[in-house]
Amino acid sequence: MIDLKKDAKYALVIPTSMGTRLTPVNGQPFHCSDTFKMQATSAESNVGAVSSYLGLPVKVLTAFVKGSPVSRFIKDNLASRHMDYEGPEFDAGGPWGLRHQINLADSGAGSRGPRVANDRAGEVGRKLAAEHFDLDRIFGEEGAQFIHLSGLIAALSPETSQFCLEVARKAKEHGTCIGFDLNHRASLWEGREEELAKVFHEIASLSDVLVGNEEDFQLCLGIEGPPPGGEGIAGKIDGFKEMIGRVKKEFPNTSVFATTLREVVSVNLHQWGAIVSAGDEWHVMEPREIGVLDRIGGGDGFVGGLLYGILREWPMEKAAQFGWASGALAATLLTDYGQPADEEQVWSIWEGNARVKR
Ligand SMILES: O=C(O)C(=O)C[C@H](O)[C@H](O)COP(=O)(O)O
Repeated sequence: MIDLKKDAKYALVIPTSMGTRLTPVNGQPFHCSDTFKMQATSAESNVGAVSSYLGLPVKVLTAFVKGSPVSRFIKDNLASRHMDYEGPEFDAGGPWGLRHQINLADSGAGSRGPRVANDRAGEVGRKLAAEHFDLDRIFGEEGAQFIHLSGLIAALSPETSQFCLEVARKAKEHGTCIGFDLNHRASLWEGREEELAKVFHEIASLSDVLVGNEEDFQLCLGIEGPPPGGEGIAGKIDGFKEMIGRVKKEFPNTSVFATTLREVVSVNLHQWGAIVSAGDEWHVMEPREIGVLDRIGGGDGFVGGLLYGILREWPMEKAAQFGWASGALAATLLTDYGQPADEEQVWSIWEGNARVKR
């Protein structure tokens, strides 16, 4: 099972490419809006927010553009999320050079689903490499209990794929546990299928916690999908269980496998569930109705809550429930990351208690 390192400076270290998201206000579509809210975001740092807001020490490893006001915005945002950060500062390199990703994403409303367009041209995080960090200091002298990687940073560029591999190897060498959310993105895999299959396979084989849906496991790790079976959520649960049986044989060192279940009733009303497998235990959180303000980040919130529970050394069932509720919390916020006021707020969501607290 999961054996957490003692005396580590950080509970969680997160390699990531930080970017921004522009969201039209009031759920309006991007193309007909003139007022946008800007936030700092990335799949991996979204995961870390549950822990950082609840008081665990979290550090982000990322890249910045020297002198860029957007980099400054991101640094200030990370500081406000109670996260430490470090990473190289690259020269912008003229008008066609480096910058941070801009995620153009609306929230959708009612019967109109959200639309997301990732503008990654010149993304500075593509340049991240192991040589930019003193990994022996970070994982040896300082120490980390967990690192969290996702398929976004692992597939962003050949450099970041290598970076993730080296970070994962170094983390393992120093007794740091690894969480990996497969997060397959077709646009990043195009033309790199063979290379990325190898990279993802090695990272997964070093991972203690693996997260992904059926498609992620098939596309990233080449695991055969579930046989065509039952319809709807019950069918998905059976299919996932059956598939994880096969994944476990291929990745015997991984302790925890998890996925989320979602059915979109309308943009603002989802059926939200999750499945966590740990050893011989299965924890199935049957889908329940949740209210949604902005769905982006719900999956990351789930992983964030699950890792928080594991870091607190809770029984896996409790960690899984906290994950479910942290994902539901993130869906009520405009930010991609959950910002729990305290654990009680998250447990109230789990209990279905949305009454006013005064
Ligand atoms: O940068 C990208 O391309 C991303 O996709 C980042 C995503 O906005 C988050 O990872 C949200 O993912 P969910 O929590 O599943 O909604």
